[in-house]
Amino acid sequence: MIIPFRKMHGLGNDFVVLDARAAPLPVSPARAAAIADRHRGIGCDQFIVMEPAGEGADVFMRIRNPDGSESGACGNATRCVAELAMESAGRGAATVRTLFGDLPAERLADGTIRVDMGAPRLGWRDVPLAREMDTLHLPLLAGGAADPAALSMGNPHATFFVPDLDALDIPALGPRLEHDSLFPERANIGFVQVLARDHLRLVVWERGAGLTLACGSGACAALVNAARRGLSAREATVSLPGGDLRIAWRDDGHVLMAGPVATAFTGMIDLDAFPA
Ligand SMILES: N[C@H](CCC[C@H](N)C(=O)O)C(=O)O
Repeated sequence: MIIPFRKMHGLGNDFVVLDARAAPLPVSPARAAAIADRHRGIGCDQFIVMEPAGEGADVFMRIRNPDGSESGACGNATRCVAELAMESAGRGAATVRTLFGDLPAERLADGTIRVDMGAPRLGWRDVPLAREMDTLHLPLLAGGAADPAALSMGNPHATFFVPDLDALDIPALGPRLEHDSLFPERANIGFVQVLARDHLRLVVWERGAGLTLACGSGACAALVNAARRGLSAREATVSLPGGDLRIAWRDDGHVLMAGPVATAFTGMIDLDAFPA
């Protein structure tokens, strides 16, 4: 089955996007992982399928990591899918449905996309964690990082606050922490250096994907966890290796994320060339 695909990214966090809104596509976790492979497939940080949403939303976004695991949130991909939904509808706004809920998005005057990522879930069962504890201070220590905060943006995030990001060996720390027994569903691991109350520097080791150039849900988690700890205001620029996102934790508890989207190229793919 030969179908079109779109290669998109948000600040270098890159995606293969298939459009199954008109008809279902035979995409198993194994096939998604094979297509996401950077040597044997197209390659991407997350594999995205646009599916029909039904009432109340424009599109359902299915998110898979390169290891085939499914995620309930992907901020950078939400902006990309929202852009495609707006283009299809000829509108400047669209709602993207995910496992975490309906995420309203709009295109701003500067062409960036702002998404209401919903309200973070702060309880230990929400993250989820393996046992009851205060999600503001987790008893975790690895290398030069300790005492993270945790939450769910629809996917699990642990945020470490460190004095100097460049002093950390994140490729060594990331996988150990991602698979720590404290996280029964693993976790995305963010490392934050607070530059100012309205400016955070962030690097994320992503669950099932590894080091990425940007992580939208991770930036939301970083801002919320910093504000919870009193380390930042409720609105800040989050600078990732791939660029900046603007994050605001609104008084009603919802988190707004604004940033760019880009299409790198489009192409055709033969799904039957990949394992079923
Ligand atoms: N890159 C995505 C996060 C993917 C999260 C995924 N790694 C998971 O298993 O939760 C973002 O922009 O939010």
